[in-house]
Parts: sequence; structure tokens; C-alpha cells
Amino acid sequence: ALAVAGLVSGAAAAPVGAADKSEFVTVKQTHFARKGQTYYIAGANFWYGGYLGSPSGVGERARLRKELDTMKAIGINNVRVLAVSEKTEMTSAVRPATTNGPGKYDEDLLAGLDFLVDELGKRDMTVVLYLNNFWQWSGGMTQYLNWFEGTPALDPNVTRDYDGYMAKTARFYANKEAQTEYRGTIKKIVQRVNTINGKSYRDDPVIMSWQLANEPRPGNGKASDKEKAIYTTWIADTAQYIHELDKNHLVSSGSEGLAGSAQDAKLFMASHSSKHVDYLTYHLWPKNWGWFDSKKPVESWDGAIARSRDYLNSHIDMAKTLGKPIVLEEFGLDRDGASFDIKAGTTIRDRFYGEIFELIGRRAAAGDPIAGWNFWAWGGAGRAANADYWWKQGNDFMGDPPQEEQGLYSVFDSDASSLALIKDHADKLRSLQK
Ligand SMILES: O=C1NC[C@H](CO)[C@@H](O)[C@@H]1O
Repeated sequence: ALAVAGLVSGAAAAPVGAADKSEFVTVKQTHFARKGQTYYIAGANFWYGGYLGSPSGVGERARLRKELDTMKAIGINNVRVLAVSEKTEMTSAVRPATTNGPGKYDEDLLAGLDFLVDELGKRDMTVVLYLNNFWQWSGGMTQYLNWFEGTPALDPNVTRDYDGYMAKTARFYANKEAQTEYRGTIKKIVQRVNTINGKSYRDDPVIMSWQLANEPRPGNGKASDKEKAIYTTWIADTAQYIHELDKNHLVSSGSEGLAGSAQDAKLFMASHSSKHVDYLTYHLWPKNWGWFDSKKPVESWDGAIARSRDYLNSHIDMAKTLGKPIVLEEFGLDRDGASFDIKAGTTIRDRFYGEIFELIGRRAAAGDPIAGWNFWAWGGAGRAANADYWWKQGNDFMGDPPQEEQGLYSVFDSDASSLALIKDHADKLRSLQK
């Protein structure tokens, strides 16, 4: 019974069974299934994919097609994309925004999402769409509070007060008016009819999963039991709401794992045990979390990779306990010498990616519930425009959102060694599908 429930590793994932030929990505015990086979994610983060698809303004449809062709050619089968942004005063946020105030949507940006989804369908690729953001770079939850609490949306890149930002942003979950507006936006997108191909999003298997938000956290590292309870209820109730709107697609939280759960394993497990949460997500950021010092790579590498391996394995073990698949849907490291310059090497980053790919590949081959990865993030043909590497409206979009230097974590189309590594491991994951 334990083996059947996927609670015991060792047995490679049982073939899905030809009977279930559903085009939709579904969950079969602790694995994804798609078109009668197990399905593994060899993916990229591509937050701006909908922006490139817009028919006007920021849209660059020719670039979008080329980026998708390049990703497809190296075996990328899934992209993780921001579905909606909120107009905000915060300086390090993307402009323009999908929502220019409660209920006021930019139809061109929504049409951009339509175009992206249609182009992905032509390439047999799938997409995870996140419907909000805990961070400021797309307005996100703190912008909702500006609308409904009347509190200023304070950019943590400016205040440097991240703890205060996180504690305040978490008030989003229990703010009734904010939740009503958020659910209205969810409904508008989930029930959208694609203006390019006429398909309802609900009936389109290109969409793999609706995701509550990018990196939702219960508060800051000192989140109270009350905040944790509110967060846990919010995940379960919002996931249930989406399933009521859409019977076909999976729902995930967008959590980073322990780092996004105040380091509380009980909270991570409890907030993802709801039957409405179909699979688990986690992210791995050794530099952001202070494990790796990219200015002292030799001294900090051993400690960073040991902690990374432990983080990777422990979350797969928690997924086994919960009996759900898990995806490492974000990870990254900067360029050699902590440079943002596209000419800087990627030796250390390639080594880091290789370690992750190897560990995940090994555990996936052993039948463990790790369903793949999305690296952060696809930069492709994007190029930094300014000497200080900060984004300004009108500049190229790339893997790094506006709150970070353009080039920090992006994988560019000229990063040949990185692309070759990604292709090699995407092929290995695909070989497990049967
Ligand atoms: O979701 C995220 N996780 C980490 C990225 C790199 O720091 C960041 O850009 C993004 O907000």
C-alpha cells in the first residue's frame, strides 16, 4: 500500500497507463501524467512571456516566437509565467501593468498572455501561470493593500526593510476586500477565452497549473501562529476556489518551501496538505539566503552546496510523506565574479546547475516524487540597457525582473555552456517518461 501511495521510493514511477490519454497534466499518486505517460518538467522561468506576446506597446511577438523556439530546441517543455501585474508607485516594479486599479485591466497585456499560450500550444509546451506576487516587482499583494488599506506601497529596495515589508504584505491574506478583488482577477483570467485561438483557458491543456502567487510567505521569519494559520487557510481556500472555477487544471501555491514557510516544516506540510493543492513547489537560492558568497566562491562553495543538497532532498522527502509530486520551480546563481556583465563566465553557475540536475535526475530515476525543475531564469536575447544594470521602462525584458540588476541570474542565448547543460539534463528527464 505504501509503495502504491508512493510513500516508499525505489520503485521507478509506474507507467501511467495508456488508458489515460488526457492532454491535461494530471497527478497520478506522486507523479505527473500527460498523454498517457509520466510527465517530467524541464522548465524555465519566463516571467515576462505574456508581456512579449502583447499586440502593442511592450509586445515583441517575433522575439517571443524566437525565444520559444530556442527553448524548445534545448528540450525545455514548460515555462513559469507571471499572469497578472498591478500598477504601483513602487520604483522597482514592471511597467505597464495588467491591472491599473481594481477591476481595470489592460486588454493588450491580457491578449499577450493569449498569444503566449497559443504559441506554447504550437510547440507542445506547457505553462504554469502565477496569479499574484508576494514581492514588489509586479505590484503584487502589497499593491492590493495600498488599494484596500490605503497604506503606502513601500518598495523594500528603497526602504531596505524586508522584514517590515513581509510582515505587512502578509496582511493581504486576511483583508476581505483585497481577497474579493484578487478572486475577481482570478475568475477573469481562469475563465478567459483566448482571443487568438478562441479556446477557453479552462479547456486548454497547454496550461499545466494555476499558481496562487509567486513565493507567498506567511509573513517574515518570525511569523506568529496566527499569521501561519491565516496563511494555511488562505492557501486551501484559494486553491479550492480555483478548482471550483476550473475542473481541468492543477493548482499549486508557488511556495519556496521551508525558506518561504518561516523555516517551519510543520507549516510547509500543513499548508500543502489540503486536497485542493495538487502538487508541491520549492525554490533554491543559496546566494539570496546567505549560504553562498559569490565574491568568495571557493571559501563558500562547500557549505553552500551541502546546504543545497540537504534542501533539495528534504523537500522531496516531505513530498513523499504528503504523497504529492514536488517541482523545484526556481533556482539560480550569479555569474562568475558576481558580475552582471553578459561577457562574464558562468563556470560556477554551470557547476551549481549540474549538481542540481544530477541530484534531481537521480531521485527521479529512483521513482521519488520529484517531478522536475524550472531554472531562474530565461534571458534569451534580452540585453541590459544601462551601465548600472537597472531596468527602466522601455528596456528589454529578461530573466531578472525590475527589482534586480539585469543580468544577475538570467541565462542568455549566448551562454552556450549553460544551454548545453540544460539540454543534456532535459533530455535525461524526458527519457524517464513512459
Ligand atoms: O521569485 C523570485 N525568486 C528569486 C528571484 C531571484 O532573486 C526573484 O527575482 C523572484 O522574485
